[in-house]
Amino acid sequence: MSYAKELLVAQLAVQRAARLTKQVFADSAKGTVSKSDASPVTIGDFGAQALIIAALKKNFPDDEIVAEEEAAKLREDDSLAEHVWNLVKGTRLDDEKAEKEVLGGSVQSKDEMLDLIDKGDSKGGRSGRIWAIDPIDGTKGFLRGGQYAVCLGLMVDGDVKVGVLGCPNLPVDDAAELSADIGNGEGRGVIFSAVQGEGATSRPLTTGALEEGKRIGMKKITDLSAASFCESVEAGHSNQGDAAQIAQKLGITRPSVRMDSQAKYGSIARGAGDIYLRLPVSKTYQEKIWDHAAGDLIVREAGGQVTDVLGRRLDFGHGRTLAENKGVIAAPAAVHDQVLKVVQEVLSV
Ligand SMILES: Nc1ncnc2c1ncn2[C@@H]1O[C@H](COP(=O)(O)OS(=O)(=O)O)[C@@H](OP(=O)(O)O)[C@H]1O
Ligand SMILES: [Mg+2]
Ligand SMILES: [Mg+2]
Ligand SMILES: [Mg+2]
Repeated sequence: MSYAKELLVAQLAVQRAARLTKQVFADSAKGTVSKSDASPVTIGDFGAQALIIAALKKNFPDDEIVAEEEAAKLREDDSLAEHVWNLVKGTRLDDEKAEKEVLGGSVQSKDEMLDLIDKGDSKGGRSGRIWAIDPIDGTKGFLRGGQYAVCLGLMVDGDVKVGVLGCPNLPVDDAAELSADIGNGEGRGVIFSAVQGEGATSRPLTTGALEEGKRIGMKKITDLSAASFCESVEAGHSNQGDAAQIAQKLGITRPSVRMDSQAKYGSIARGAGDIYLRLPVSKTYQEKIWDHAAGDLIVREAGGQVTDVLGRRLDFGHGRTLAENKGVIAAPAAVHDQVLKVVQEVLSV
């Protein structure tokens, strides 16, 4: 089955949503509010989610959607809602055909926008077509001017078929070295995409029509001592002490690159880095499907392997979380087993 239409809609929807998040970053007020788990959400997260869901509902009205955010905070605070609405109604692609004919044009009213945001409340599961949206992955990174990603994946019967990551602050150049260095000016902004069985690509993130994509692939490494690995910036999201020990046992000499969001998956998929380690910190935290769906497919289509620390494939069919997985190890297929073995020794699992 071809997913050409899904891919096109997803890429353009991500491109339009990233235009909104970049606008929020450029403005001084980010409208940051704290969620019940104390994590931040901004007007950028709400606005990007509204725009993506609007495009999905226009093209695929019967599909279900699992999205990170909900409109409750906006329904309680009309000035915050108004702020998001001003952004949503003012953000469109420069390419009129793509904006109107593919994405369906503007959202009609503030109330419609709030209802759209709340359409991301599917429970997920193992049957049917379900989109996973993270409107801003790495909100903390976004706020500090670091890496973040606008993430969209389509699962069919629990299997990821299409994945798109918009990374406004990564270099466009696939050959640029993996770096914690941040910036949002010239030469930045890339979209990674993959369709199951068709490989992975990167293309510049624009504000109009899609540019031509280039095939990407993981780096072919045989000697792990030369590898570079990346992990989360936040120590509360991944055990950095365990990662350092694992790197040492693998003979990796370069320090890890700490980078926010699924930009890590995109970076290793294009060979800028080799390994992404996300090691459990808490026994109870369940990873969310929107934090991994697109990245998992993009890395696997680029020649990588992605498992949890027990060597199991990430299972997106358990609902809104990866309830049956612990942590993530993403690496080139040829060395994944070797990395997994050392992870298991260090974690004693
Ligand atoms: N306790 C805990 N453990 C693991 N992961 C957690 C935890 N808390 C949050 N999150 C999720 O981490 C998402 C951010 O991704 P990263 O950890 O890769 O980036 S970062 O360096 O922490 O910014 C972040 O995504 P966003 O909320 O979209 O920013 C969270 O969903
Ligand atoms: Mg969040
Ligand atoms: Mg996230
Ligand atoms: Mg998010």
